[in-house]
Amino acid sequence: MEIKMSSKLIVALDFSSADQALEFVNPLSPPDCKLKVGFELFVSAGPDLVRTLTGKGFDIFLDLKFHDIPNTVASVCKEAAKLDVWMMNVHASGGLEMMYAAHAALSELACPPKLIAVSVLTSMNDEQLQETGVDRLAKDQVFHLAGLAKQAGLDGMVCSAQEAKALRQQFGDEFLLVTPGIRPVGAERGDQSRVMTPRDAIQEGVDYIVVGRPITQSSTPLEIIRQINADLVHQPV
Ligand SMILES: O=C(O)c1cc(=O)[nH]c(=O)n1[C@@H]1O[C@H](COP(=O)(O)O)[C@@H](O)[C@H]1O
Repeated sequence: MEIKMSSKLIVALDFSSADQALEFVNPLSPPDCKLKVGFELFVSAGPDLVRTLTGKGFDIFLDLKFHDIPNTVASVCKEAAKLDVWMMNVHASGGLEMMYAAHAALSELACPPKLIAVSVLTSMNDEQLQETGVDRLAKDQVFHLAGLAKQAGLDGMVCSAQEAKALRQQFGDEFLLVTPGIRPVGAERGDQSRVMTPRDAIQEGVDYIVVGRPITQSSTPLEIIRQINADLVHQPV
């Protein structure tokens, strides 16, 4: 009997309507991947679509990158948790107090979702980060923000796979590393700067990879998902 393990792949459902998203999801089953619902789909399809996807048994990463005053973020995290999502995120640059408040709000729940912090967006390179007034290399800023997220009690970070090894060494095996900016060999980089292939990312010790356009804009998305899953499990010893 084949035992299907849960995949380390999170597919970013960056579609503009529920119909498009469901057409994409229909041939999939939960062991194939987890699903990420971000701004575009949430603004167009709302909480109902999230309920539909969780009803199909998928683990949902609600990627709304909350970033506001602590009280507002704590309240919205509690509301979002009512959707029974597996994971949600806040921006670490919202600060320690904001992350404490978000964590405290979710800790009151019987079955809280995982809460992770976005660090430096994977689209940004060192120059773009410095333009915002942060006088550090991206990898150093990610490290700094990860320290704050850990201190606030969060479950992990969204970072690039390029930072994963150092974060793993410093923050341990329990600290989840979720990495967008993943590009299979030969895929278009698009607006992503700090990129890595799925296989290399897993070797660097990440827990989950996030892949959007290389799958969703492909004419053969199922094949790409299967190929990535094969890459993720067949690691050299
Ligand atoms: O929080 C995220 O998911 C996220 C953080 C980040 O630093 N970079 C990043 O690309 N993402 C998201 O990950 C997905 C990447 O999509 P692709 O670039 O199409 O693979 C998008 O939905 C982004 O919104």
